[in-house]
Amino acid sequence: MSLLPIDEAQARVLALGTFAAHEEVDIHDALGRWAVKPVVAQRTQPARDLSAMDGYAIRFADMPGPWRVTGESAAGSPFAGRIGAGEAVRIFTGAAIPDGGDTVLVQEEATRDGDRLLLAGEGPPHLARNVRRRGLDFAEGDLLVDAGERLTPARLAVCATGGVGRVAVARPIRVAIAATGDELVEPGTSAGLDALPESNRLLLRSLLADLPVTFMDLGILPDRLDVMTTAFAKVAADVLVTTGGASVGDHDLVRPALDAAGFSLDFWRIALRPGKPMLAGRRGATAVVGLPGNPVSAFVTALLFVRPLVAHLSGAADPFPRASSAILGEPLAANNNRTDYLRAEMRDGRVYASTIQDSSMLRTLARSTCLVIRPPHAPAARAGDSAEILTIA
Ligand SMILES: Nc1nc2c(c(=O)[nH]1)N[C@H]1C(S)=C(S)[C@@H](COP(=O)(O)OP(=O)(O)OC[C@H]3O[C@@H](n4cnc5c(N)ncnc54)[C@H](O)[C@@H]3O)O[C@H]1N2
Ligand code: MOO
Repeated sequence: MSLLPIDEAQARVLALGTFAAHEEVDIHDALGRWAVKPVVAQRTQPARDLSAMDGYAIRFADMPGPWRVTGESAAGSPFAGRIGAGEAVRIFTGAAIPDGGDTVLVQEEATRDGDRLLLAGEGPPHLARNVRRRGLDFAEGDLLVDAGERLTPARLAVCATGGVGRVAVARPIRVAIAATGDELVEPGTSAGLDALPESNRLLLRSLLADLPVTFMDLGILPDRLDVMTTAFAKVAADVLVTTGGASVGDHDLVRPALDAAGFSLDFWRIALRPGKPMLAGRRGATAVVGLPGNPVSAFVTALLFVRPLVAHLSGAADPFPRASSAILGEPLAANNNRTDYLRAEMRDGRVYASTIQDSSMLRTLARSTCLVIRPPHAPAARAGDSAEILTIA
């Protein structure tokens, strides 16, 4: 059986989606969304030379004083006059440097008696000390956030400072989620020996919670072709995510149900552990990603495929999770043909994979802080070797 390599499967999943229409939103509602157009500064920051400290605006040429204090400049209330020879103006952080002034003497290095000001320390060592020059941060017309970049807290703050009140983003991505399996019951309800509390919908919603999505919950679908087909046929969403029923058993009906509901399959089964039986396809503008039922497999495939797809449709230029490198704390065996994502913990700067890597084990996943990525056919690794990891907690 030939299995699709991960990077190829990821590219194909992104290609199955249809981009969402754009909308303009207030910057207060834009956290976590992606800019779909470059955001350009509408003003220069600072708009004029400002003081970086509380103290006295002076002319550097007049060092080491003394000075005569002729007025005050506060943030938002500039001094109207000019600083002449031997003159100083009381100034506060963020206030405009008055005309004629060029340097700020901090108040800790000055003593004042009425309008008489004396140096009481070393004073500013050079011209323009403690002055923030006009345009130090950015100038009108500068790029603040590029198209495809995420609107993080700091980027929203720079938009605000740049005089930008609204940004163009993709409208929220509509994600429909269905769990499948006769054994599944809603969490928190009493379960007999043959019932299993359903956890994948909560897992998925939580994994997508920081993305711009609206959810449609299709609930728990029984392993019945007619019920699944009816449910899938009705879906009006950008992305349909199913979990379970993706493998080869007699009760694994997601593929035939999607087919009967009008979806065409793009691929099924990939070179990934856990997550091999994943499938993907589309119907019109709706992409479908069918995740395996095992919770850890659902977690890994959601991280590698569903989150990136949603981010991509939201306008992300770089939608994939970013790997970093870590030092192995113990040896690892050689890998076979599937990329492996091992549940692991970071301790004292070294990474340790759990001894049992069973894709049903949620407690192991819940204790893990990262996944160690083992590429196909990776040779055995020793303690001290470096490995790629994905941080998950
Ligand atoms: N003969 C073969 N059997 C299996 C193969 C194979 O290649 N040949 N692949 C195995 C792999 S790998 C995986 S992964 C699983 C995934 O199969 P399914 O996607 O069909 O998942 P289910 O059979 O429906 O469920 C698997 C497991 O997970 C539990 N589950 C399912 N949904 C949920 C949920 N929403 N919340 C919590 N737990 C869930 C379910 O009860 C099962 O225990 O197939 C292997 N078999
Ligand atoms: O690949 Mo399955 O996804 O082992 O668990």
